[in-house]
Amino acid sequence: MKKISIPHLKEMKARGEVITMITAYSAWQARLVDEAGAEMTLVGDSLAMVEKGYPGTLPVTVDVMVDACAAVTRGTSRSFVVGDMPFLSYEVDRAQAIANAGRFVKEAAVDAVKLEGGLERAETIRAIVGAGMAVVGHIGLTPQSATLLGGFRVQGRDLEGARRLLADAKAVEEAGACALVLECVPAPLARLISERLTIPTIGIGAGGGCDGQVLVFHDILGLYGDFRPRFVKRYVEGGKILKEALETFVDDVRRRGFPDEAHSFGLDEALIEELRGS
Ligand SMILES: Nc1nc(=O)c2c([nH]1)NC[C@@H]1CN(c3ccc(C(=O)N[C@@H](CCC(=O)O)C(=O)O)cc3)CN21
Ligand SMILES: CC(C)C(=O)C(=O)O
Ligand SMILES: [Mg+2]
Repeated sequence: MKKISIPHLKEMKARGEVITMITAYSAWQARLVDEAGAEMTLVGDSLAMVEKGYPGTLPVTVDVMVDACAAVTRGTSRSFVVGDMPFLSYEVDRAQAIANAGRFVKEAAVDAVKLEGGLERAETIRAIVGAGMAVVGHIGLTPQSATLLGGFRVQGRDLEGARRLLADAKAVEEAGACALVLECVPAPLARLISERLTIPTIGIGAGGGCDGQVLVFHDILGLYGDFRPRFVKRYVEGGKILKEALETFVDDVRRRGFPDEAHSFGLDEALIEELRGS
């Protein structure tokens, strides 16, 4: 299968074909996402929460994200892989942003990096693109600055906030981003933003008017406890099913039902008798 490219994603938007993005944090997860046919795979900094047990995304480092991205690209053949740049890896100055984006590209072979922010991040996006790397933007609910937003809340609900998001979207596009994630934005506003941009928008909690949709792997599969915000749809109770299998194994071992002969290696009877005798 041919690798998905930026022109391919733009053509999908132009043709009105919806783009699917799913997160992955390891090679086996990436393989499932790729084989399921998602055009884009996001190595989200949500890794901090769903894989590392932190309550938020801030603690994850560039080293950890680059390592996860490298595993994901090894497990991917067709999907366009995007690596999330962690908190404070691109805000300090442009040189550091370019150097850190470069680590994702050189050490993990991602197709693009993603960073959070609108107008205030436009020059950084321009600098990374200027250095020859593809960038995906992310506006609306930006979890890395959730403290300033007053928590995990829907953004752009009043006229001023909605105007700001439209301006942010335009600024990210003009800075050279190849796609834009819209997180927790009212559906009619996300639709308007999507109409006003030529680059594809990928929504999470942003309604059906976006050019694409993204959800976290663990949320789709029911693998992240009882985290169920409004925008999440669970397609399988994965955690429950997997736990039942593990419980059956524990039970099998306890009652000495495992391992049986079929799962053990034999030895010639005479040989073992000889051993016993000596
Ligand atoms: N497992 C997981 N799934 C995600 O979608 C996700 C992460 N982790 N980690 C990083 C961010 C954080 N995200 C979140 C987390 C919580 C809400 C939340 O509680 N939203 C409320 C909105 C309340 C409102 O303003 O009306 C909701 O009920 O949806 C939203 C996005 C999305 N991302
Ligand atoms: C929720 C998506 C867009 C993300 O940024 C992440 O998984 O970290
Ligand atoms: Mg993220």
